[in-house]
Amino acid sequence: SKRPANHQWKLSDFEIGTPLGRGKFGRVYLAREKNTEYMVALKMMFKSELVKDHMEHQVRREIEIQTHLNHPNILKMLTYFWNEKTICLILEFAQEGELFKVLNSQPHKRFDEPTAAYYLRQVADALRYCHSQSVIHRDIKPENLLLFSHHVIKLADFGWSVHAPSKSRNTMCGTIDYLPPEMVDSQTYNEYVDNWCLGVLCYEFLCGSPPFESSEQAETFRKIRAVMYGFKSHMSESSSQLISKLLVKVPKSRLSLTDVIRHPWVKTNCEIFT
Ligand SMILES: COc1ccc(C(=O)Nc2ccccc2)cc1NC(=O)CCSCc1cnc2[nH]ccc2c1
Repeated sequence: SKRPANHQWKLSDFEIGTPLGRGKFGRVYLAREKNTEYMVALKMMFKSELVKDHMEHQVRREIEIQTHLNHPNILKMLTYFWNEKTICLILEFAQEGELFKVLNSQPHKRFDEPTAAYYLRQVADALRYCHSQSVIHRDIKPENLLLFSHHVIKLADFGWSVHAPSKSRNTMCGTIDYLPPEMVDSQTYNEYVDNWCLGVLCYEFLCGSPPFESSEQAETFRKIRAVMYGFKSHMSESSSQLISKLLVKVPKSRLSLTDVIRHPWVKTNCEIFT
């Protein structure tokens, strides 16, 4: 291509297309790089917004993390640049879109077991990689997963931007359904929160709603603290057994990510899938 390797990217290198989503700090657009016609997601954030919320250090830290994460199931930040008013992140574009929309468009708003297992294994892989890079709390939930072709899932991690009210659960601080007991109680968390969230995610993939969902927030917290949930009749014994090994109150007693990937339900269903 005509560009030198050390080319300084700028907004005019891209043709801006349709909006893909909105965050608290900015908007995401479909964009096309003019030379290669490569499609990307361009996330434009306003410095004024970031400074007002003292987020500038956060952006630096986040960009530092994102540029060092390299895994097939983690959305890549391809580059970033800024000018006096805005910071732009150039991110991979997921042509199949946000997973929570795909989930909600399924016949019973749930995935069949092979699909659920194939998606779960990819998320477990991404989390295992994050933990190996001592990055935790990747905030996994269907809203933060993007779907590519061939059923490839990537952890999109919508950064610190808070979603504008959207069809997905628009509780004011994002969904509480994925919070583990230790975060409901004492706000401390370690990498085992991700194992809990994986159990909630697997349940939601198979049932169409999260295990502790209730009409009242207080009721949801009560159920989470008591690990009180039930399996649906259509769920296989093997999938229920995996979920029951992840939704465990004591963080260190939760099934490890490696054992999730090795679990018979995951292995059997992924064989069918691949
Ligand atoms: C690696 O990813 C990211 C890295 C950083 C940030 C971020 O905002 N960081 C931040 C912001 C402010 C303060 C501090 C830190 C966000 C993302 N990722 C997304 O935002 C995903 C949706 S944009 C992509 C995308 C692609 N493909 C699609 N297909 C359909 C929709 C769609 C949407």
